[in-house]
Amino acid sequence: MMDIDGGAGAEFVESTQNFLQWFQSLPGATFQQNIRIEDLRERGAGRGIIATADIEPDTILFTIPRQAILCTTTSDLATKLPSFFTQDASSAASDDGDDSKSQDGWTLLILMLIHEALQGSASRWKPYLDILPRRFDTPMFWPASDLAELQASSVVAKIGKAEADAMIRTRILPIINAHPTAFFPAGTPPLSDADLWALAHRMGSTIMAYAFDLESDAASEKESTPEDDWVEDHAPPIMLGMVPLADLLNADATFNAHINHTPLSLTAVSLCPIPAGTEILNYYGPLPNSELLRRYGYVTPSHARHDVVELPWDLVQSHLHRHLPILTAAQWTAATASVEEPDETFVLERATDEPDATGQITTPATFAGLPEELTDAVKIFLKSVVKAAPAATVVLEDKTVRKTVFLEGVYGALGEREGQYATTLEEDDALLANGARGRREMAVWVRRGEKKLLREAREWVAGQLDEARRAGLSRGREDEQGDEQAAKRRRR
Ligand SMILES: C[S@@+](CC[C@H](N)C(=O)[O-])C[C@H]1O[C@@H](n2cnc3c(N)ncnc32)[C@H](O)[C@@H]1O
Repeated sequence: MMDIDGGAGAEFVESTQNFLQWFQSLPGATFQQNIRIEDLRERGAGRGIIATADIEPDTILFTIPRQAILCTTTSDLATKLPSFFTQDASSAASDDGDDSKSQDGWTLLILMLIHEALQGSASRWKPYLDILPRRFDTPMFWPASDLAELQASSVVAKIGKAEADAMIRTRILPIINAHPTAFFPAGTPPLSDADLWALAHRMGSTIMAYAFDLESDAASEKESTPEDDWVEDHAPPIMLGMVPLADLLNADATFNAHINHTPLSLTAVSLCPIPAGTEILNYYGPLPNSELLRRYGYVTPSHARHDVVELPWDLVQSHLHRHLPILTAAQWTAATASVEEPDETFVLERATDEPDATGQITTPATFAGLPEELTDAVKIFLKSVVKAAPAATVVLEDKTVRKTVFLEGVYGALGEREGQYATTLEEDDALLANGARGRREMAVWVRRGEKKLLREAREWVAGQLDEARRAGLSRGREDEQGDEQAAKRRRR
């Protein structure tokens, strides 16, 4: 849900027009005649770009000269404070809030954006900065009462507010305060720490939702094609930059345009026929709704195919225990003590195809198996069970029994994990059907998607359990028949 602070209609239209005029005046910029920047605030999507007439595939929709990109090679701040920019800026465009004092691609871009914002009309990106959001609706800015709607989703632990605060405290404010003349134009009073803090948070969120990873010149010599892996906006970092206009494209799990990186420019190209009136959509990657919400502040039903859910190891372990009653308490303690990383979690996801060269996915996403890491962890754990309680060998030496214990443990753990959410899948469906709106609606999509995946995983495990039990029974019958035949032979 986008909260673009563009003011009332006229103000919004004016800033859009100023931006487009500015963009089109840049040497090398192009803007195809059959596209338009549209006000999509009514459906919470801010600005977007739509086709005003039918567009053929492979049409260049717009061209952004590299000089228009705000990044380390174009920012005046890099000239003013070169020592910060000669560090390996490509080393980590991470949002992990590392508490060290060194800069990375992420913090440098925050500093560059703050610097440009403070220059006011002297910034050559002013018309661009004017259309960037002033407020964000990502969970980073939600009060506890809204966060509670995410219930047991693991995304709550990933919001990273404390890490962002630490990053601003150690790597943003000290730089600005130590170099006021580089940041504040002559005659303007420095901002208070509180105002800088808010600005830094805003710019951090802007980068999260708007910045692009820019391929190096060498990598971009080869024009990327849709058949190559899709360039995700947060794929392994090379250089982070703000790319005017390219970042006005909204996105979805299926899409119709792609940004190509070439040495002199970035171009938006249509991937398929785009009928008049259709929104032009980019791709942010195969992200679950929880990540879309965390990074971009929105969710879409079509991203639900990429939903993930985390299953903690301790839950699996406690359910395995129920199926191993043969162990004494001391033996169980010994078995669990020898397993490393009890805090580990396993990520469940569906098997799904990548979008094709036209940005479409035509096959369904299905749950097709448990993560290999989980299977391996259970194998190792059952070995340590046998070591701690040699009597368990009698039970666990049988491969089918081992598999059954594993599946029963996981089945139980999946059920308990689903029970950790305060509402049921059915209640969430009813909330969506009855028109939940805003943050609540987005949170319900996230938690509902996770429950749905847990159910699918449980069904898959139940199917595997049936198979394993049938295999066990038929093996049992074979063994019985073998015993009978042996007895007959002995009687003869
Ligand atoms: C790169 S910007 C796209 C342009 C943005 N709409 C604007 O007005 O500046 C990314 C932001 O656009 C919004 N957005 C992108 N795709 C969307 C979609 N399919 N539905 C709703 N909002 C979307 C989200 O708020 C996201 O954080």
